[in-house]
Amino acid sequence: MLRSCAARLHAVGALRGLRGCARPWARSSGPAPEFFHEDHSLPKPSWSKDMRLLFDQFMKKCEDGSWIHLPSYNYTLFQRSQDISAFIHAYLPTASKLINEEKLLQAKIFTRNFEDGLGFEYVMFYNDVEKRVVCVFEGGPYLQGMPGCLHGGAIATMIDATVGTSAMIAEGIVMTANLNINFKRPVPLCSVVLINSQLDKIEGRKLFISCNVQSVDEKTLYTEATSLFIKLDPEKQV
Ligand SMILES: CCCCC/C=C\C/C=C\C/C=C\C/C=C\CCCC(=O)SCCNC(=O)CCNC(=O)[C@H](O)C(C)(C)COP(=O)(O)OP(=O)(O)OC[C@H]1O[C@@H](n2cnc3c(N)ncnc32)[C@H](O)[C@@H]1OP(=O)(O)O
Repeated sequence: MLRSCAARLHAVGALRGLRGCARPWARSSGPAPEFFHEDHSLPKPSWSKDMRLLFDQFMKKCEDGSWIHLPSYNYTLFQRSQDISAFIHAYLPTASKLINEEKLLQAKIFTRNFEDGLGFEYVMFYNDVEKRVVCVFEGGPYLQGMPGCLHGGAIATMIDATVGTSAMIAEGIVMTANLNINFKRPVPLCSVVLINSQLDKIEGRKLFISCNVQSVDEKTLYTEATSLFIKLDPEKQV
């Protein structure tokens, strides 16, 4: 119970800009800014019936604590520009030399910046015992690739976000080192799919997470992927 509680706090902390967790780079405290308050993982009028149905089914599974609903915010990660700089200098010192700090103030999570129903609509759930993150995802009309199909880059983005969430819940500050994707069937535009990720093993700073994308009835396997995440080491100059 304690473990799952800690994992939950960790997950929610990571997804809310690590509020409530140790933030060695952060110099500010105080109330969260306004954009933290809208949780984009909650039902919207633009959601399809399938999306809403799956959301309700997973919320039911959350009632006994086996699954946890992960909130999702369209935020800049930090409350003040000094925090952004401190984070990047601490974890990504090489990149920091090339980053325009003023532009950073406009930074947003790109999957949360389309109008409702047009881009990425998704909600994630976490099972601590099974080390699984499931994402219910509906790719809107602005994510078209081949006519009538979801763009492969949009699928890759959501796979990365799902396995990335799993990695962050497990180890905190991580980056994708490798993402290997097999596109097996085209995903129909505006259909709802399930992205199932599984934390397979952790070896030192390396996290191996596998993933598949399936239709809601689980009859079609659209995509399979494996990933490698590396826990960032502030001692290293990446
Ligand atoms: C992202 C977290 C930030 C926290 C923020 C908190 C909240 C965020 C909120 C919301 C976000 C929600 C969800 C997440 C959404 C999306 C996730 C997106 C994540 C990304 O989209 S992120 C962008 C793309 N990503 C990069 O831009 C990485 C560029 N890259 C590097 O920055 C370095 O490459 C790094 C740091 C990865 C490693 O560098 P390093 O110096 O620390 O480690 P090193 O190289 O020593 O490797 C250690 C051991 O891993 C092995 N190894 C390394 N790479 C390998 C590979 N490719 N294949 C096989 N093995 C590999 C080595 O062989 C060695 O193995 P061994 O120890 O056995 O020798």
